[in-house]
Amino acid sequence: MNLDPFASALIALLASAAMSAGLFAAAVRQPEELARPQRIWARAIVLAPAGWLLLEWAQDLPSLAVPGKTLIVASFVEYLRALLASRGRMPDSPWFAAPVCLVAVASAIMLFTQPGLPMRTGMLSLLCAGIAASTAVVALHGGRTRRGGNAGIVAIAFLLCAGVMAARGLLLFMPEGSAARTWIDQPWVETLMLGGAMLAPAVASLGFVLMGSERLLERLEGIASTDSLTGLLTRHAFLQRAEALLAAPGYRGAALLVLDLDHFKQINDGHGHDTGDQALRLVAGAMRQQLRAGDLLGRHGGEEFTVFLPSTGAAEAEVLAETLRAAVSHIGLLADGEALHLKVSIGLSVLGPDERDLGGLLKRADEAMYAAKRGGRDQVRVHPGGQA
Ligand SMILES: Nc1nc2c(ncn2[C@@H]2O[C@H](COP(=O)(O)OP(=O)(O)OP(=O)(O)O)[C@@H](O)[C@H]2O)c(=O)[nH]1
Repeated sequence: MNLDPFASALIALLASAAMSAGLFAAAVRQPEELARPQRIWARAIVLAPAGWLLLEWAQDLPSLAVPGKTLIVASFVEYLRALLASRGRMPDSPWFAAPVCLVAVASAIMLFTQPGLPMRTGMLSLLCAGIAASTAVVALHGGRTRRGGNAGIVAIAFLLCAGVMAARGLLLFMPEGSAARTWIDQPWVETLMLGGAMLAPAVASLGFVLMGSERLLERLEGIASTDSLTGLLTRHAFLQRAEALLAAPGYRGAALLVLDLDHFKQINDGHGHDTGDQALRLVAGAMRQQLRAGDLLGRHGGEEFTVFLPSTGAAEAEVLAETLRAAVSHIGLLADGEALHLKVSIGLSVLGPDERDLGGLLKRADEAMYAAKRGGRDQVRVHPGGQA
């Protein structure tokens, strides 16, 4: 079955226009960071079929080939820009206009100087293939996102597209009348090319939209797992990550600290809530500086913090707890001309290599922290059950 190229291009344009309108409408409700790449993509979707349609028309009106080719190359550039924008890169360099201007000027000149030269289309195909291949590379390697499956869909669609365009471009450079040239002029090859040209952007668009959902999900996960005041892990995220470390194959025991600031209410009552907030931020920063890569630091709630120390025994954890206590006591905070001295009570409990009960560990560290409070505050207490 061979498709009528004009009718196919028209159908592709109508379908793309509908998809583009949907993407534009959906972008209105997205945060700008997601909406911008989506708007650029929505533009790219319609440019190529509009170009195809003009190229079909150009068979009767040759000058239409100039805007037709320009729109096609612009579409590939826009796909690349959309992908770069979605990866948090700046897609605003004036260099992106270069291939579009080049094609516009070159095809206008060649329309008069070299009418009917197949290499014109060959050069356009090779240029588009290069841009499509770059887009595939950006999809695969430009990512900040942890998940990657949907970027793979986009990359495969663009790689296929680049392959078809490159093959077509190269074949058009073959001498007139050669077997390769006869082959490319066959209607079924044209049908395949048109089908591919319509299908690849549709598949890539699906991958692109799903990539947007991934980014949104990661953003929400980031918000949910980060305490907005201190930037530390929220209680839920802390416990989730600690559970994951306990279940990890290389687990070799762990220690947990519960830290509660001493007489914090006096800071709030005496100097205001803002000063209290500032103190919490300073404490978080001071503790973060003392911890090792791989340790978890969370805000358990209010003026209480938790530290999970993987592969750490009681002696090492106690030294670290002392370091944290000292770091908090050295924080310099001035409020209303008065130097405030922050103190913290710390409870410590440990798990052996065969123990994985996080709830029990937390409970024991909490009990040790209360023992530190009762013992006069500003000290570290180790839960006896944890010293075994
Ligand atoms: N500024 C500020 N204060 C907070 C925040 N969360 C909890 N607090 C305050 O922390 C204080 C905790 O007070 P208490 O539970 O009595 O504890 P404390 O004064 O530290 O006394 P001890 O723990 O017994 O040493 C309360 O005043 C809370 O309002 C916060 O996000 N910002």
